[in-house]
Amino acid sequence: MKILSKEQIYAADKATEQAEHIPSFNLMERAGGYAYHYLHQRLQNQPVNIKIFCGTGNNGGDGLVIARNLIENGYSVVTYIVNYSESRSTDFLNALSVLKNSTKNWPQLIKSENDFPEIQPEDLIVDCIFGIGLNRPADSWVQKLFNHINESRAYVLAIDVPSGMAIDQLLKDEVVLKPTVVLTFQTPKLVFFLPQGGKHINSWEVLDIGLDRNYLNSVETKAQLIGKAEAKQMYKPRSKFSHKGTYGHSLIIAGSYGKMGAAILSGKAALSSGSGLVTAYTTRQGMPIMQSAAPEIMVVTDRHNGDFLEEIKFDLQPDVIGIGPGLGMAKTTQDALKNFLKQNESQLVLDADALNMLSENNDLLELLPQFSVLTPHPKELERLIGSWSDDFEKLKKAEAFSDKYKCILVLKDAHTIVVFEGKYYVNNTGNPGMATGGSGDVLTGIITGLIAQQYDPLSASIFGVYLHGRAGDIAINHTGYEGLTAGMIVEFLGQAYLDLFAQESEKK
Ligand SMILES: NC(=O)C1=CN([C@@H]2O[C@H](COP(=O)(O)OP(=O)(O)OC[C@H]3O[C@@H](n4cnc5c(N)ncnc54)[C@H](OP(=O)(O)O)[C@@H]3O)[C@@H](O)[C@H]2O)[C@@H](O)CC1
Ligand SMILES: Nc1ncnc2c1ncn2[C@@H]1O[C@H](COP(=O)(O)OP(=O)(O)O)[C@@H](O)[C@H]1O
Ligand SMILES: [K+]
Repeated sequence: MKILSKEQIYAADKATEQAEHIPSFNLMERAGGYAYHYLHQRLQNQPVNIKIFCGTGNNGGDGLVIARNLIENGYSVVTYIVNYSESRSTDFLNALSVLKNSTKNWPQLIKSENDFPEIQPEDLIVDCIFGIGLNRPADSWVQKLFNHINESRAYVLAIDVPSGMAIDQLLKDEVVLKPTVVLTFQTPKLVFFLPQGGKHINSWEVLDIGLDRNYLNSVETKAQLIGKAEAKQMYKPRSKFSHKGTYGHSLIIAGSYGKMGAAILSGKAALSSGSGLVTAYTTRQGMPIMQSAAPEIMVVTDRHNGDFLEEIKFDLQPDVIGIGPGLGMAKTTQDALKNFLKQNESQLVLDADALNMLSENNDLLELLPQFSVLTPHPKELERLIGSWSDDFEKLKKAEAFSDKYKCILVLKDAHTIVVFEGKYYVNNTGNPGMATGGSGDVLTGIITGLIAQQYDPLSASIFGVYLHGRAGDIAINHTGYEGLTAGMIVEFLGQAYLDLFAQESEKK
């Protein structure tokens, strides 16, 4: 699903008005009308007290349209206008005049803290104070209103965007009216998926307000949300007369004393993602551990007998190499990595200590083959690209890094974002149960295994991140968040594949 920027949303508005030859107020009527239907379908005329807080721009105008529809259909509604500015948008004024002409239930003005109404936990709040137009921190009395509503513990439906949250920047000391659900128009907003904005959002839904299809189909967006529909399109079906050679050979270079689990998890994940063959390259001490933990995985070791890899040399021609999990940061391993990168020609997936070693020896980055996949978690990313002032700057810096080294950056987080050639692929699977040791090692194995099967490195990254999260989502139905372990993500990978083609009704 495309994620439009603020400018693109305004442009889509204009394109719709032109294509349909309608004034902008019709679009507000439509958006507010659909939002009313959303509420009505769920409320079914239950006697709930609805308090609608409107700003003085178009988000406020939407609120007035919603209020009028609710009032006309017999709901108990109090409408407030939060007077954060003396100026009113034209369509806000249009909506106000239609409301005033159709009911005697007129809005009340809130100009300061003295005007705040009491809010009961049973009330239903509709937040239409600020939408995508917020471009600076709200006045402190308005922020106090946000907090006043937050403290009430009432159910809050935010229209388009939670008030207080800017969609294209992180505002200083941002105070947000925390929604129970965000009903967002036409396109999810990128900020919903970034840690600093996303932390305010429990749940969001897109409301199709019928913006111009031609515009939406043709517009190129920087960001895209990856769900089942997108993942399904990437899937490569297997052919009947295939054999293990068809699905490639993955080499996993991982593990050290006390960290053999990382090699096992990555190797098993590569296998379960479908790699035809998997070999692990690890320390000699690791040989019996690998062989007993995973008989399907072949093992090659270095010639030494140390706790850490001292040499990375092998007589194999893998299709792809996943390197890093559990390697440690020993000087000898760093030298081994450097020598390995100097002569390597295979496609690479780099994670964990391989990334940390690259951060400490920046010149090694020049040795990476084009389209290498790097999968840092936030700390590893910081070591690679330096710190950032907010999530938007993080994305910009990641983009510059990816351009400079022609690599695919997989920014692991609650919503992992794959960054490549100026585009952001935002993952929409996964859950907090996956915040457990080893789950990143599993992702490395999955992406490696997909490249072995001839997924191009970008598709392998996007599809791999999706499958990893989906396996975790299916697993928690059996384990709960706390009970989920990284090994279970591997065990449920097959289910994540099956789920791509499961009918909705078959879903557990
Ligand atoms: N295509 C769609 O999706 C459709 C969208 N629609 C709706 O329009 C909404 C966007 O409306 P909007 O542009 O009028 O902006 P909104 O958020 O109401 O803010 C109002 C104004 O407040 C101002 N302002 C900013 N920060 C401020 C601050 N801290 N303190 C005080 N003032 C501040 C700023 O004006 P400024 O003062 O900068 O000139 C801003 O313009 C959108 O979210 C959706 O609900 C539908 O109606 C139709 C289809
Ligand atoms: N709250 C969360 N929601 C969704 N996914 C998560 C969450 N926390 C962690 N993950 C995922 O789990 C993995 C953790 O990776 P990483 O930190 O490298 O783990 P490890 O180093 O233990 O293998 C990443 O793919 C990340 O996206
Ligand atoms: K809002």
